[in-house]
Amino acid sequence: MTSSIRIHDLGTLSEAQRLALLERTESDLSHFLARVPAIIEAVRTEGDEALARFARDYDHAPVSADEIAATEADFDAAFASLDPEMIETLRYAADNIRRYHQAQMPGEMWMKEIRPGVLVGERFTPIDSVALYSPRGKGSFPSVTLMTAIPAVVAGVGDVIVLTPPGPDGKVDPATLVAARLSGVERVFKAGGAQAVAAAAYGTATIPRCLKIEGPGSPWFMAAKQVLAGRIASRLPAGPSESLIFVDETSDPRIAALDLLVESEHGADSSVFLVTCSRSFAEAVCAAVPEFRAHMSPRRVEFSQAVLGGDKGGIILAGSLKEAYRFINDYAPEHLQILSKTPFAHLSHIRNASEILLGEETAAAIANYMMGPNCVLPTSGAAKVHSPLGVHDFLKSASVGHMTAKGYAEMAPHTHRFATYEGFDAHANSVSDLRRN
Ligand SMILES: NC(=O)c1ccc[n+]([C@@H]2O[C@H](COP(=O)([O-])OP(=O)(O)OC[C@H]3O[C@@H](n4cnc5c(N)ncnc54)[C@H](O)[C@@H]3O)[C@@H](O)[C@H]2O)c1
Ligand SMILES: N[C@H](CO)Cc1c[nH]c[nH+]1
Ligand SMILES: [Zn+2]
Repeated sequence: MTSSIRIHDLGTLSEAQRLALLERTESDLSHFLARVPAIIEAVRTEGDEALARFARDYDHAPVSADEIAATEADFDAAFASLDPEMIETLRYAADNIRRYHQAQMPGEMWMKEIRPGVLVGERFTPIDSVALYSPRGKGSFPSVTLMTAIPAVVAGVGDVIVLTPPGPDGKVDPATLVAARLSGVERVFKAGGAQAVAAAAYGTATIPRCLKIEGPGSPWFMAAKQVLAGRIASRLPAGPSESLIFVDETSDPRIAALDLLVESEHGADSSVFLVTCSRSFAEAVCAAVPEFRAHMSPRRVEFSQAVLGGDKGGIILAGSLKEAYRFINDYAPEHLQILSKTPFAHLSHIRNASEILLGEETAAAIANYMMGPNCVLPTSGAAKVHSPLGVHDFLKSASVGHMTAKGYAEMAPHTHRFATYEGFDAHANSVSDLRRN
């Protein structure tokens, strides 16, 4: 296995080649969209039996239809088996994530008097039921359980469930069970990918039907959310992890190399680029990578090499800062690191990124696990229009209004005129003299 990292020199690329660098693996879900309807139909008609069969087929997990729910004994065993220091770390991370999301919570209601006697505002209430997905294909993600469950609980959702694929022992990952409990979630079920979305959308004998599903996942999970969009709500397109690492002349190439490797080890479907204006910096990063890869498992090196040596990763050589900012904004990354000693100088140039980490101490891995802000983030350029997962995903607002007689007296004649213009007689009558006579 070579450790070559591709350098893409923007100055030598055609516009079509530059645009190709903006593509992600999830841009084309057609393979998965063609296959998930059969999985969905099986779950709809066979329920838990289908979930057990798919667990055996896709997760290689010995699970029967009456074992879909994690039991109280599973939770006890998870707390007993997990290293107490790891439980402490989960508690510490949960505490930071909770503090962030509590700060993010809007007040229950706001009202403002926008005209004399006209009070308008918004009132927030939680969604009744949500399903949260924690992936487990290329590793387990108790961190995702914290990132999804804590904002749902802080928002006050009544019924929160976690869905996650079972492991080869037929069990839920112990740290995921502990993370669920520490977040305030009581119910965890064994279901992965498309079948998890179908179970939450239709309900099974074991899994309750939910109004919404959130969480990151493989293309199977993403495709099923698309197919079932009319049946179960979901806002966030959170697919394979991706990042851009932006550096300037004040950056340290060894730190850049370390952080470049971070999201590249998630899977061959990830996308990761370093963006620099300096060829010598690019070469210094390439030179540092083998030393750090020596501390990674062969499987993670293989993923990282597939990403950084392929056409969805490597180093972007920009001709100027302006060209670098343009690439970043066109790419709209999930994670953006500004590894500069003066990171705030660059911030105003960034419009599109789901998460912006400022400075060399703001390590990507710390943000992934425990800095506080949510790490379930829009991918594949969705940062151009979407925001990170947060308490707002688990709340809905109703607009509220209240008028006094003074407010009514001012607005009724205008409304009467408007309704008459549109030809709505009853609307017009309702604010005419008929109202009081
Ligand atoms: N954007 C974010 O916030 C964020 C956070 C964490 C992870 N991620 C990403 O989430 C993704 C998680 O994917 P993953 O694969 O690790 O876990 P996953 O749980 O999403 O995928 C595994 C599931 O895929 C399904 N599957 C696998 N092969 C199948 C087949 N042949 N037919 C039908 N279904 C099949 C199975 O149901 C299996 O349980 C990764 O790409 C990771 O980078 C993103
Ligand atoms: N990078 C992921 C979000 O894209 C979060 C994560 C969890 N564990 C490791 N990484
Ligand atoms: Zn990560």
